[in-house]
Amino acid sequence: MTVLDGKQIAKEIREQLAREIQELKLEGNVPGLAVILVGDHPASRSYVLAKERTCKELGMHSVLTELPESISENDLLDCIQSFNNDEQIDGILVQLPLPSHISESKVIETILPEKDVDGFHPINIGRMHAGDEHAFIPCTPLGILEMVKQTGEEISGKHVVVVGRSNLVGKPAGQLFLQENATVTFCHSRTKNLAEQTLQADILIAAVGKPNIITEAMVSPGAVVIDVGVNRLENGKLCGDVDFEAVKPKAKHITPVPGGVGPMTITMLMNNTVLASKWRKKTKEVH
Ligand SMILES: Nc1nc2c(c(=O)[nH]1)N[C@@H](CN(C=O)c1ccc(C(=O)N[C@@H](CCC(=O)O)C(=O)O)cc1)CN2
Repeated sequence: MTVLDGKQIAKEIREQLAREIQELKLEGNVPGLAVILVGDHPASRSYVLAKERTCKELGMHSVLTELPESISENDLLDCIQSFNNDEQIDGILVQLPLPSHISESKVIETILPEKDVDGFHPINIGRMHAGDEHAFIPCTPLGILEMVKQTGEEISGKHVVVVGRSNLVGKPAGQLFLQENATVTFCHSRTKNLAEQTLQADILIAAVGKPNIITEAMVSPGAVVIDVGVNRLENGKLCGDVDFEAVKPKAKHITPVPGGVGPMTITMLMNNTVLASKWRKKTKEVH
């Protein structure tokens, strides 16, 4: 059994990205990311600060815009437009969730698809489903795939069971594994007899947001178990969707919370921003 160390895997990917960024800089190309935070939700704030810090560490250009919770939808859309028109910015990210008076889909659809490094724009979702190599893939699912690939386990032909069907994680994660020729089952709140499904999994992805919903009895011996849940308990501790200590002896590979999938998310955002910068440069050269 191995516990997959997301921090270490993310660090190795960042080292590779730092080298690529140095090369891009020599060609006069500095990847730039604009991050927009609306309101002051503490977890969101810490994620955007970590994004900005990581940009700086890798030698990228970054702009953090903090807007009040009360900002109007139109003002937020204007802010996005200004980054759409900013030549120094390759990637734009609006931290989610947003206040309820702002339409998430309007915000996402205002970001230019070629700067949508979160991969949430319908054009990027469509490109991902079509297997287009120029699709931005959402960061957490991309991090999950990278972690599973790092195990060296074959994905093709395996049964992947995804528990959770969010647009951010569950749906794109299933789609990514389908493209790797896995057989994919999606489970959700209306799934009857969840354990019957999860026991079929060679690779089990838990992305529900409910502490310890995946118990030892729901995992088959030798499974790869990926826990995407980041649940804050009343005692302040973080816990995943998987009952880690009970499932660990049964799994072949398992991710912890914290320190598993979470740290991969920000690193894959950096990866997408570097890609955005390279792709935009190529498009400019053609025109
Ligand atoms: N526009 C976006 N909004 C959100 C995304 C996203 O990808 N794009 N994902 C999440 C939040 N998120 C990044 O934005 C994120 C979540 C968790 C972690 C992480 O490193 N988690 C740590 C624990 C951190 C803690 O102590 O709270 C871990 O699991 O080890 C990084 C980024 C929703 N919004």
